[in-house]
Amino acid sequence: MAPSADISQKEDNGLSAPKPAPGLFTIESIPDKGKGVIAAQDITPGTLLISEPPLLTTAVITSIPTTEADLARALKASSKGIQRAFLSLHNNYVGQGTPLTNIIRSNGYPLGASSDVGGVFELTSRINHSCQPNAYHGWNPLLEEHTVYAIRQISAGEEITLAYHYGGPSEYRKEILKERFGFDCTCSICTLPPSEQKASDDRHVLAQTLDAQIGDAKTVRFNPTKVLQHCKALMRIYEEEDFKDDRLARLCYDVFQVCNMHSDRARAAYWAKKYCDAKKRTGGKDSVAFLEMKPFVKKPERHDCFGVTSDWKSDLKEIPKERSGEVWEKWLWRE
Ligand SMILES: C[S@@+](CC[C@H](N)C(=O)[O-])C[C@H]1O[C@@H](n2cnc3c(N)ncnc32)[C@H](O)[C@@H]1O
Repeated sequence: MAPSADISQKEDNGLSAPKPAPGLFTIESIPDKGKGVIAAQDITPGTLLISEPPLLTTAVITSIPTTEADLARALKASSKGIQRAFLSLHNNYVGQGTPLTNIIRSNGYPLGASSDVGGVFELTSRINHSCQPNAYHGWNPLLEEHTVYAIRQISAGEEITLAYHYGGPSEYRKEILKERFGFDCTCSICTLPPSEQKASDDRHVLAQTLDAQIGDAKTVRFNPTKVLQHCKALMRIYEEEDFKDDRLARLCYDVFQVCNMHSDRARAAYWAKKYCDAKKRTGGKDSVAFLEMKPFVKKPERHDCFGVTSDWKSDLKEIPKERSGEVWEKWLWRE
């Protein structure tokens, strides 16, 4: 079940889509989880695991009442291989009629964060959930493929996981996962000993509060020092909880914006680079997010958010050479 190793060329935008190395994983039955994806070798963070087009998308649906018939028509027009792969996918709603719709409901991912079109995938749709996942996935509109990247070191024999739902304390996450996906989460951070569970839950709750405060436009404009303190506190939580998913990239972007708004080119450039590194790890260097942000690593002042005030004016030359220790930390967070 491993993907092939060739390089495919997208004719319309000229982008070369690197394909995952062969033999990275196998699809296997896992007790109490149905099928799942198991690493067949040690995998390093940033490794492309999967890049694949959808088997079928909801774009074929013309109206709600005709959903099942529309899917049946589209499936019939597909190759035998696609039909087999689609029909073998997990169905969470067995016996509830509309089997094709139910397969979509059980396995679908949106084709882009704000897209109302969903797709099901031969490999990605086999990946089970963990609240502390070791992989990250997303739709790449430039490649017209769904990609999955390793975001942590994964050992041979370890299950490859994605997060179906993020945030909040364990009880809340479990409730959502049960309701939407029909399983009881037994991931590493939902089965901690009680005192560690409480500490982890408290961090998740605080993370949500800080995230909301960081997004407050008025504070960003008039009290950016406070926003940076919140960003620093949130970064500490992400480190303690070992979050490696897109929340980290978003936080880097938030710090970039705060610094850039107040003309701090040095720190803005640093955080633009951190954002690019995080996006490269979760979506590759051919992801839209990485490509769009890359120019601002060298020229943050070209970004729309630059220079609302010149209160923190700085130059790229001011980034310290030594990037660890107390002096660096104080510089980084403007303390
Ligand atoms: C997209 S499918 C994942 C692949 C699926 N296990 C299969 O057999 O093809 C989603 C379903 O897998 C199962 N699942 C996913 N993560 C799980 C987990 N951590 N524990 C138990 N079941 C899980 C649930 O039934 C869920 O609705």
